[in-house]
Amino acid sequence: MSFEETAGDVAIRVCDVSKHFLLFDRPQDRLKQSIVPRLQRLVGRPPTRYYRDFAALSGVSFEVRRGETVGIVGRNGSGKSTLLQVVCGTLRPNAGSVAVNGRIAALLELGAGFNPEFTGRENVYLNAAILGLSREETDARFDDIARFADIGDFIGQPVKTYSSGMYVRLAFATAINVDPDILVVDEALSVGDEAFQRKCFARIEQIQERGGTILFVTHSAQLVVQLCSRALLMDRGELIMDGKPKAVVSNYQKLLNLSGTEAAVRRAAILATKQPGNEPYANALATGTVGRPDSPSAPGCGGDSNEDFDPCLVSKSAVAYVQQGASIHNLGITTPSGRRVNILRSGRRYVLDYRVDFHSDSTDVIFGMQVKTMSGVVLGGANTSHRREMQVRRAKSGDQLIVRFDFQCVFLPGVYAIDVGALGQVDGDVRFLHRILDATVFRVAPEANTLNFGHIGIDAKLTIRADGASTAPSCPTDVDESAQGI
Ligand SMILES: Nc1ncnc2c1ncn2[C@@H]1O[C@H](COP(=O)(O)OP(=O)(O)OP(=O)(O)O)[C@@H](O)[C@H]1O
Repeated sequence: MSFEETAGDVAIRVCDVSKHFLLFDRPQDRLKQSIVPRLQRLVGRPPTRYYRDFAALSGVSFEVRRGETVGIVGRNGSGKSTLLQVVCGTLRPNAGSVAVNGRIAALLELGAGFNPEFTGRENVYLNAAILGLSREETDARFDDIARFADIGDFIGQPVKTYSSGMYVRLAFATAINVDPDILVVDEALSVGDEAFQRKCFARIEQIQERGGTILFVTHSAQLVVQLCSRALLMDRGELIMDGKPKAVVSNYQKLLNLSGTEAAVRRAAILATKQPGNEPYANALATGTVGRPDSPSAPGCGGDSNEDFDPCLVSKSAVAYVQQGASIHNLGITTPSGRRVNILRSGRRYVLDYRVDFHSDSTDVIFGMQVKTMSGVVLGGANTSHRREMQVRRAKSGDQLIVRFDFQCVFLPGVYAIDVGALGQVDGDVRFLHRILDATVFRVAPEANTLNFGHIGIDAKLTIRADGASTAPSCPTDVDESAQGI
């Protein structure tokens, strides 16, 4: 019996799949490899190898059930795209098997599936035919596809003249308008502009609602938590974790911040959770109680994505200005009860504090902090320049002061940097006594069921009511964001 007949509710079955690539150090080695070993065999000599064997995937197994949305995360080069290509049949595995139950539409790397010489229109027909649609079926959907892609007259131009954004628009429009049973997407969404991305998410939700299966690769932790029912963590060609999006994303983010040995230790700890009989360890890893520096079995870095301290999440771009009268030390973020954290929850209050050691007599000292995105956009901050009563009139050389900013984490999931500084007068000159850019970083943990997007939470509360005589809407009303714990 075929896989389709026996699959039941399994949409994708990947069984012990391995994929190897031959790596040649020099172009001429590829040529040598195709000639020399054959000749050597002919004369009865052992063949020379001119390549290195590289395992992009090793023994990967998992199943995706119908209706599941599964996100694949992992560091660069961990094998995510190779895995998707094997699932879609564009790459043949060296070992293992892949079975797919249903019509699969794929958005793999840019360009895959499109002939650059053909027009957009011709490519739509070509792709739809590959996905099993007849000409008449494609005729019936073409206007929807063209409207969704929204690339105007370019639909009649060869796709080699398209920008990468236009390319993705047309590829996505085609893939999702052929009503696939399974949609496979490789980061393609990040290329379109924001309006197009929203349109795509709306369509993805439609596919989810009608029971479609989605497998996608992304580097966005938020997207995984928001869209997926399950997530897979790939590392060095192996599937090292398969579980709830939050737990998987949390381990992925920790791996990202780790260097070689620490990453290997953390990886081993994650892999250990896959061994049968290791459930307590698996639970601890998922909830973040494994891996704290003071834990005897600490794999280096720990904490869950909800509110914790990840010792590996450190600023790699700190710039300390020359000290001109003071120095800033011991900067950190704590909860109101004094617990050190760098993984924060949106909507909660925290304390940023630091110690200022004065090396010169200073007057009218102002303290400040500001929060920035990792690309340097200042989102907000606080300083005492307009609060004379909070300024330090006079500090003597040798004085030490602790500065505390009690603030609300209005930031949405992502990683942010903090600048701090102290400004004052020394010998009649106003100057930065000390200033540190990107002094520390923190991460805001991903949240499910949120209305918010962007960097700042606007504490939105949504109410939808039927307008007068019209019928009641079918969506839930009075969605109270605060009740969902932003
Ligand atoms: N055709 C190929 N020939 C040789 N090596 C390849 C080939 N395709 C992929 N690889 C290697 O296989 C490994 C996995 O690549 P893959 O693109 O699947 O990783 P990825 O997790 O999708 O990475 P990224 O997040 O950077 O897109 C990488 O080391 C890559 O260099």
